Amino acid sequence: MRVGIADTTFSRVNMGAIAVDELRKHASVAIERVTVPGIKDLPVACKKLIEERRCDIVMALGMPGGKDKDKICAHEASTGLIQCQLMTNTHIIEVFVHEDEAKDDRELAWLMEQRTREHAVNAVKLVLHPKDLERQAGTGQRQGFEDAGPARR
Ligand SMILES: Cc1nc2c(=O)[nH]c(=O)nc-2n(C[C@H](O)[C@H](O)[C@H](O)CO)c1C
Repeated sequence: MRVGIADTTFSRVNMGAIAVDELRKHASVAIERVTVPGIKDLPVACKKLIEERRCDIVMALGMPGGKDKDKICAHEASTGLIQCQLMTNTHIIEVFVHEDEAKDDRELAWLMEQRTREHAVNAVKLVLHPKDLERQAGTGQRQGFEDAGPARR
């Protein structure tokens, strides 16, 4: 299994290093990593990881800032990532943590690490253990903050 990791220098946490650390705990993986300035640079970086470096799946890691223009950037980047998935028929797990999701720096650092680690596990499951995800269908999983859990009547 070859996993691509694309992350950014804009992010305030080294999400790429965390993803690599978590992936290595769960599978024997070859890792191809690239770091770009910001989230809008992620789609082409991911496309290159898939097409030129033959990744089976890619994690796109980024931190949109808290301003309105950052949120527009995040939407644009997200649209690019979806387009890239459709062009390449390959999953890109978008791991974005918005800076204003957390109440302070400490919580932000925790959330960025937690979401990155949980999505690294999802990436391994998507490629190697898809039945594990099927077993979790409808269970209200969340990455980072607490799971929502299943809705009950
Ligand atoms: C406004 C802005 N906001 C963010 C952001 O919230 N998070 C991020 O990672 N990058 C941001 N950028 C930078 C762009 O994504 C990109 O790196 C530059 O436009 C250069 O292509 C920009 C320009």
